[in-house]
Amino acid sequence: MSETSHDAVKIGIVSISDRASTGVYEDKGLPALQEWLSRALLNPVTFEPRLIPDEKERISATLIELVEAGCSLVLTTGGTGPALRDVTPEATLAVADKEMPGFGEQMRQISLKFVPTAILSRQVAVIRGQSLIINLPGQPKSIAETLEGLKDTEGKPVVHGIFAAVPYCVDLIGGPYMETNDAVCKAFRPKTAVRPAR
Ligand SMILES: Nc1ncnc2c1ncn2[C@@H]1O[C@H](COP(=O)(O)OP(=O)(O)OP(=O)(O)O)[C@@H](O)[C@H]1O
Ligand SMILES: Nc1nc2c(c(=O)[nH]1)N[C@H]1C(S)=C(S)[C@@H](COP(=O)(O)O)O[C@H]1N2
Repeated sequence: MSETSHDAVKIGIVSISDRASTGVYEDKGLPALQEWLSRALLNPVTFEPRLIPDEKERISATLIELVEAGCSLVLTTGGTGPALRDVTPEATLAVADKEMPGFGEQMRQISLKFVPTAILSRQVAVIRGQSLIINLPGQPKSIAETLEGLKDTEGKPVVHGIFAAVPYCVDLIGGPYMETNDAVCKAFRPKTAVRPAR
């Protein structure tokens, strides 16, 4: 099957970190997001990357800009904890049309299998217009952990990653048909929503 048989997808990736955005340390969030999504998706993807500090107005404005630029999916990393400067969930809720609480609930379930401090992550997911916006924690390794979930030694899911539900959610808000590499993360759709191979 040629790559052109898959819908094109535009994805916003936003790394929210005071220190990475001012060069105190190298940003590992954007490379980790881009690397995982490139492995997981069969669609041709255009990435819209942004590296910004933990400032509520700036985060909300960036999310609005990415939705208006036509991103069907926006993933953020960082700023979900309890520290005074951690405001990513508030900035995300401020631009929401609808909340999607299942994503945050599932991410905390997954992350608790990796670290007991997962309960400190206040991440949320929302719909704005025809875009799904999801917060991920800031620790770079948490990106693959939450998107992909936990598998046993034979590769069977122990806890499903949140990305399994992303393609169908994007279908329901009128976005492109996202198709996954099942070895990385199998997208779940009801049978009636599965599009026959073209
Ligand atoms: N963009 C990033 N690149 C590399 N490492 C990161 C990044 N963001 C976070 N981390 C790492 O994960 C830890 C927890 O992330 P968190 O978002 O809580 O950062 P923080 O302590 O608020 O600091 P900052 O916002 O300056 O990154 C950080 O202390 C850092 O070690
Ligand atoms: N999968 C996963 N989730 C995780 C972590 C992690 O290492 N892996 N770190 C936790 C920690 S220590 C914190 S403080 C919160 C919030 O992180 P953030 O402020 O970087 O977004 O995410 C939590 N969730």
